[in-house]
Amino acid sequence: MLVLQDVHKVYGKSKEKQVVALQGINLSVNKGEIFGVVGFSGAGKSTLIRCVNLLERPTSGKVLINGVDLLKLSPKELREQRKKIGMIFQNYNLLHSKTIFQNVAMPLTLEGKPKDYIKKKVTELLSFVGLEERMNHYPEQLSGGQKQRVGIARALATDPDILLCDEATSALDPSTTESVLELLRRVREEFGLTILMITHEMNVIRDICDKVAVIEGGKIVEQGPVIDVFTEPQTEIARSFVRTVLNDATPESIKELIRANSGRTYRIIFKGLSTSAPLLSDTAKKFQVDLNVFHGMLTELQGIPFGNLLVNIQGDAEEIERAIQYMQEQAAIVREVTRDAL
Ligand SMILES: Nc1ncnc2c1ncn2[C@@H]1O[C@H](COP(=O)(O)OP(=O)(O)OP(=O)(O)O)[C@@H](O)[C@H]1O
Repeated sequence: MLVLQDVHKVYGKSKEKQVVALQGINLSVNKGEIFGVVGFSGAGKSTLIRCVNLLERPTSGKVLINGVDLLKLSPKELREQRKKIGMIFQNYNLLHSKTIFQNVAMPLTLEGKPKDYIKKKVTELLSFVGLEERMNHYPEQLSGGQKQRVGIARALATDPDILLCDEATSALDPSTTESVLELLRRVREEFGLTILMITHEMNVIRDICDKVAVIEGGKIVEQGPVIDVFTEPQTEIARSFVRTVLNDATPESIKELIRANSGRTYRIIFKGLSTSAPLLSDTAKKFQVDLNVFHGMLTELQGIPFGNLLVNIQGDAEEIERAIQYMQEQAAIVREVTRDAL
């Protein structure tokens, strides 16, 4: 388990040149979880991830791995703990003068592991990432996706418990991104690794993460299970990230329609087993109300059906209230949309 407790990071010594990059970060990643941190440029993502393996030393706070505070370790103890933390980078950080085999072997060579052990381990890892046949090639002979696979194999060489991913797919095209994310899923499944990733791409969070934290100005402004943050973002910045992959903005023509209509308009959000059609038709059957879907989106998030609909409801005020209560009992979130908010 990885825990950050009240982590602060201030760059620069002199007061005038100080930059406060992290301001009291608290997060906790359970074993086997894939946890994403998303934020705009300059929000503090790289600083945060580099504080986990102390590539950057936090100014204050705790970095706990399985209960051990890394900031309290001696240099030798820290070196041992770091073997348990692998890292992959946006620009892969491969040594261009070394072959693929030598790149993956590097952490083991530095540890002084026996040659036979290194050969077996590196061959296994290259086979796991699908690059066994390229072991004698050099990084420049590989595509971006293949280089990242080498980066992943190298990160796994010391049998880490935790994998840190620093914008690992940001330099890749969408289909290569998808295949690298698929590989990371397999890493979690086969090695039981805990993964912490930073990204500015919300589609990466949607596709692979269990939980997400949104960082802004060095603070985590929102965090929770991915499905919750996608379906009910609490902050404007989280909403803007969600919108980059699930565009729920209401078109102007629909806004006009709502303004011109009588009755009341509600945003109905549902996730999980309920699907919209039975919910709406059941509600219409059970109560004396007319339901009219103005706009909406039905999709799936991590295998969970999710819908976000703008529905006009006409009828007697009391009957509308009862219909809404019924939908809420069916686990839907129902919120009235006022004309002013459009
Ligand atoms: N070594 C450094 N010295 C001084 N300031 C730094 C240093 N590294 C980062 N910063 C500053 O700290 C803040 C957070 O930067 P950081 O790189 O962690 O953000 P980020 O979210 O990763 O952004 P990006 O995606 O652009 O890398 C920024 O204001 C940045 O200028």
